[in-house]
Amino acid sequence: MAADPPALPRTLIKGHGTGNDFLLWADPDSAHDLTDAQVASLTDRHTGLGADGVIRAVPIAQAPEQHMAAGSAAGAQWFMDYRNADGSLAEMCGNGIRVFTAFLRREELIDLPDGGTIPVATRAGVLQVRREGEDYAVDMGVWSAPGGPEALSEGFDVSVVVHGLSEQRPGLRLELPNPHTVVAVEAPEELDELDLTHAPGVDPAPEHGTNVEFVMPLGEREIEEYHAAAPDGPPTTRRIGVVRMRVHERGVGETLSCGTGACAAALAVRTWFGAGAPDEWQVLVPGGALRVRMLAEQHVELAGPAELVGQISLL
Ligand SMILES: N[C@@H](CCC[C@H](N)C(=O)O)C(=O)O
Repeated sequence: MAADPPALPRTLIKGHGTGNDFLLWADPDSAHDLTDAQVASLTDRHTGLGADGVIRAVPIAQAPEQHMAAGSAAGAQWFMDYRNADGSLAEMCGNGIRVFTAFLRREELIDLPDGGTIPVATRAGVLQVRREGEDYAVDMGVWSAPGGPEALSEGFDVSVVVHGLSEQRPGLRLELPNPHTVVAVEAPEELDELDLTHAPGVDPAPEHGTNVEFVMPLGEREIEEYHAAAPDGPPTTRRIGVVRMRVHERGVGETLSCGTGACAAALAVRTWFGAGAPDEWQVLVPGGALRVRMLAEQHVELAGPAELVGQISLL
């Protein structure tokens, strides 16, 4: 006889990062590890509460075995159990981890002063999250290209087909470590006209599926920065790249934003740009703007807002 599904949590918090929205709950005794069907029914936008994904906060001592040891060794108190809207597991969620940290603060489950950093255990390993006022910046760990150096020097390793583009386009696969395929469009109208109501076709099809980002590089801008130590002094200027992006997420559909996708978009455009490309990028998504910065040793940092909008009691 099939086991009964776990009880639903009584109270959930709704939050979003640049429009990528989540339902979150704390699960101190790991009593609410929901089935795929329960997640899909909670996230349904008509018959449920509606969200792109769910995030369960699990104390590190209750985390799945493979994450418990690494999390404890790194001093992480909490494991982020992220699931897509259809209930499937993903390795990481870049918007989710910022919203998760804001949630832990709101519930007083962590103490994180402005400028402070905490380790968070995820399926992608333990990641460091820094608070910047009400924004958060995350060292997303090491990125990789499954197609290897050859794909990076060619700039693509798959073909992608989607309604709204006249022909198949080359795409570049990147892992953050969840799978992404980044495709360039030629004009802003082309980006606006894409039909992302169905998953784009990727050939050859990645074994574990893929998120697909369509990007329109917008060039470079100079930004001025004033310094707290010398507020009346001249600002320093630095160059950033700017890119627009739309995304179809694995296990969800089109979303207003994807944090790991923004990192993949910046990395792909930087690869196509070649030598002299900026190390910092602003990624404009339908739900807002994210910042992506290249760090040493093939790490990338994602920064942006995290907003908690309400508390929901289930009937
Ligand atoms: N929205 C997320 C990515 C969520 C996981 C993705 N759908 C997958 O299956 O890999 C983000 O902000 O990174």
